[in-house]
Formats: sequence, C-alpha cells, structure tokens
Amino acid sequence: MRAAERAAMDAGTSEWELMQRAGEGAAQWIARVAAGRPVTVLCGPGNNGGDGYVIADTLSKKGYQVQVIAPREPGTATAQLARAHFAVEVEAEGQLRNPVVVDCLFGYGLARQVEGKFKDLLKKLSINHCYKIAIDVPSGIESDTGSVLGPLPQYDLTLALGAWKQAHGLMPATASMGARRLVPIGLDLEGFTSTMSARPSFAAPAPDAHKYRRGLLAIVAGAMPGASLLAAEAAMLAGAGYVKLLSEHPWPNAPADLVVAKDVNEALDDARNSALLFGPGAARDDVARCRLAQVLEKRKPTVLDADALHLLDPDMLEGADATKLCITPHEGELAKLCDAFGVTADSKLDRVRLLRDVTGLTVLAKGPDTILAGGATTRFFPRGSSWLSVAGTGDVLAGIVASRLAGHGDPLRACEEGVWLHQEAARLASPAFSASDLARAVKPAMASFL
Ligand SMILES: NC(=O)C1=CN([C@@H]2O[C@H](COP(=O)(O)OP(=O)(O)OC[C@H]3O[C@@H](n4cnc5c(N)ncnc54)[C@H](OP(=O)(O)O)[C@@H]3O)[C@@H](O)[C@H]2O)[C@@H](O)CC1
Ligand SMILES: Nc1ncnc2c1ncn2[C@@H]1O[C@H](COP(=O)(O)OP(=O)(O)O)[C@@H](O)[C@H]1O
Ligand SMILES: [K+]
Repeated sequence: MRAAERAAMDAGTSEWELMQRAGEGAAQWIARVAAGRPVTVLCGPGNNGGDGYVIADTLSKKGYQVQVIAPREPGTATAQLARAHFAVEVEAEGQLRNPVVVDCLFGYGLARQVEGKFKDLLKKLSINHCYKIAIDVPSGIESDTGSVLGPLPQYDLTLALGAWKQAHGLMPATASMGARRLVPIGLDLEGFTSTMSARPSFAAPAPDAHKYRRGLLAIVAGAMPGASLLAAEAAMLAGAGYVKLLSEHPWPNAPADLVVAKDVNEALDDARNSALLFGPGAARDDVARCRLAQVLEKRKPTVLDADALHLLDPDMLEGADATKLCITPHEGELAKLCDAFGVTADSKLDRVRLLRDVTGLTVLAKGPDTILAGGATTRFFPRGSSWLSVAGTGDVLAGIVASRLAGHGDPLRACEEGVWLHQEAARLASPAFSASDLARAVKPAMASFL
C-alpha cells in the first residue's frame, strides 16, 4: 500500500489529494448508510484521522449533523491540513452521541498496543448500540497480520481505502469487519502479488468441445467410499468433461454418470488423464502411501487433499513435478505438513507462504480465512458461508478444484476458481446443508460465473 501510494505521489498526485479521494469516497458510503441520521467521527493522530476530518467535512457540507472526537491533535502535515479544512468544533473527549459512528483512530500505521484515551473510545464503541463503520481497518487491528492490538468492536461496515490490506482476509480480524467494501482512490495496483481474489468468470465449452478436451479427471479412491464420491459428484458439475473414479472396491451407490474403473493401475496410466485427485477417504496406511507415490510419479496436474496430506513428506515429493501440484489443507493438515517440511511460523499466513516456498507447491489453506499461495502470488478471499463448517465440504472443494484443473492445468487458477465456486454453492444451498447438498449446488453456482 505504501509502495502504491509512493508511486502515485511520484507521478504527481499529492498525499492531500489521495486523502481527499479516500475521505470523500468513504463519506459517500457513510451518507448512504446514515440516510440523514447524525454521525460521530473518531479521529486519531495520523492520516487515518486525517481521513476522518475529510469525512466529517464532506458530511457537514452535505447537511449532516457531525460530532468529531479527537483525543490528540493531528501529527502528520496532511492530517493537519485536513483538520484545518474542518471549521467546526472538535471535542477532545466525549460521549458517542449519534446512531452512526465512524472509526478513524488508526489505519495501517497502528504499530503497538492501543492504550489510554484511544482504548477507552474503542471500548465505548464496543458497547454502543450504533451502526459502526471502520475506515480502512478496525483501529485495534494490525493491517499486515490481522493481529488484535486493542479493543475490537463488531463493525457493521469496513471501508478499505485504495486497496485491500492483508488483515481484510485474515482471522480473527475479518470476522469483526462486517461487510467489507473497497473505496478506490486511483492507485495503480498492477504488479502487486498479494491481493484479494477477484471474482472469476467462466465460459461455456468451446464449439468444438468434446469430453476429453474439456478434461478427464481421474479420482483415485481409497478404502472409505463416501469422501471420493462427494468429490466426484461435485467434480462432474464443475467443468471437467469426464470424471472417472478409480477404485478396486465395488461402488453399488455410484451415480450412473460416474465411470468407475476397477483396474486402477491401468486407468492411472491412461495418457488422456488431464488431472488427478487423491486423498479423500484414502486412509493413511501403507497401501495409501504406495498409491500416493504412484500418483506423484505420473507428474500430471494433481490435487492432494485429506489423508494424502498426512502422508506427504520431502521424500515423497522428490521426483514429483511440484509446479503441477496443489494441496488443500485445513488447519490440522496444514500443521501436519508444516511439521513434515520443517516449517515454523506464528501466523497462518506465514506458515502458508513458507510451506509454498519450501515445497514449490500451490497451497490452498482453507477455513474461514482461506489463503492461497502459489508462485509469487498470495490471494485472500471474501468470507465464505460459515454453514460450510460441516463434514465433507472439504471433499467437495477438492473435487471442484480438481475439475477446474482438468480443464486448464493451472493449479493457482484452479484453486482460485474452486474457492469461488464452493462459496457460491454454499450461498445457494444455505442455510443448513449437507456435503451432498453442497455438491449438487455446484450446478447453479456454475451458472453465476458464466
Ligand atoms: N499515505 C497516503 O497517501 C494515504 C493514507 N491514507 C490513510 O492513512 C492511514 C495511514 O496513516 P498513518 O501512516 O499516518 O497511520 P495511522 O494509521 O493514522 O496511525 C498512525 C498514527 O498513530 C500513532 N500511533 C500508532 N500506534 C499507536 C497507538 N497504539 N497508540 C497511539 N498512537 C499510535 C502514530 O504516531 P506515533 O505516536 O507512533 O508517532 C501515528 O501518528 C491509512 O490507513 C489511511 O486511512 C488515506 O488517506 C489515503 C492516502
Ligand atoms: N466457519 C467457516 N466459514 C467459512 N468456510 C468454512 C468454515 N468452516 C469450514 N469452512 C470451509 O469448509 C470446508 C471444510 O473442509 P474440511 O475441513 O476439509 O472438511 P472435511 O474434511 O470434512 O471435508 C473448507 O472449504 C473450509 O474453507
Ligand atoms: K480505522
């Protein structure tokens, strides 16, 4: 963010202009939400506080009644300029009088624990029954790591200025933010690799499509049937032209449109396989270990999930083509992988990035704050439905990602598309669904991206 702002300033836009764009853009959202009701703005000592003065000034000029509380005078030149433009009274302390409160105490400059009057204000805000809006980030949140450095009210709306910060995609910060919206301020963000994922769009199959061109996905099943069946049901609706279940076991309940191949070795050798999926229901025994080695040997675009993530280690990865592989660990599987590959770090974000660096794999670390890291790229995602917290939804995700991978072979793109499809399916299936309901909802979810 600082680099993007510096580039804008080098190109001739002043910090004051950027602040005006930020404050005026945020004020438009606030005016919409306030709908004529009086607004309180809390201003801190830095440029986040500066944004607050611009917001207060803009709202006043629109006819809003505005209360401004600023425990400390502005400390930066630009915030002082913003303060000077705001001609109305500023209170050093006071009660939050209004039904809408805008928090501009600290933005990405928060560097240490929030104390004293600032802490008191955030505490007051926490227990106040007002509509709460955080400007850029909630003021108790460190914007790079999402760690909590002060009281954290539950906000209704968070307006990110110029670009998303990492905290907007990380737990527990993101859970406190309410709806998140971006206020553009004209920054050029091309070339920045750590960003919020943009909603993808898909195309209908090409006019000359046939099932193999659309991708043949081979799902290598294990001893436990349910998981790979869920993955297969989702995969059949997520883009691949042909989904095959490779299993020596009988599958009396397999749907008629799912091909079950009993000779696993032969089916794995099929040169027409576009992608492989292994792990759901695989178990963690020696049979599964051999199967994983066999899958990796094929050097095909592959998704590894669930039990495969417990078996994966540096020896296993030798001889595999890491650039074609993606792994989809939940929190526990991520811990197991970090252990196996000697990765230690405090935050989920650092663990994911380090694991990516050490292994060369594309890592999709799922959960309420899904993080995707592959190559030089890191992606964060809008929050998904918490109804996803039910057994089997991870198998559905693995099936979707593998299906996308079979279509184009790009692990990073497949993961990104997979998360969006999965979340959209959850939205359409909500509230309260089972994993097979979710798998079926992939069909209408596909339609939303066409
Ligand atoms: N630059 C631009 O082009 C644009 C920037 N924009 C906006 O600026 C924001 C970043 O502004 P910023 O860097 O001035 O930092 P900010 O978040 O206001 O807070 C830092 C201030 O607080 C202080 N301080 C820190 N921790 C503290 C604590 N625990 N307890 C008490 N004090 C503490 C620290 O001073 P210190 O006491 O450390 O000297 C400093 O004064 C960004 O989020 C966005 O909203 C937009 O207008 C768009 C254009
Ligand atoms: N609270 C939540 N909010 C959003 N998504 C969630 C939440 N809990 C779980 N999920 C999603 O649900 C899926 C659960 O996967 P996983 O833990 O592997 O389940 P299983 O192994 O039972 O299939 C993941 O895609 C995860 O991102
Ligand atoms: K803030």
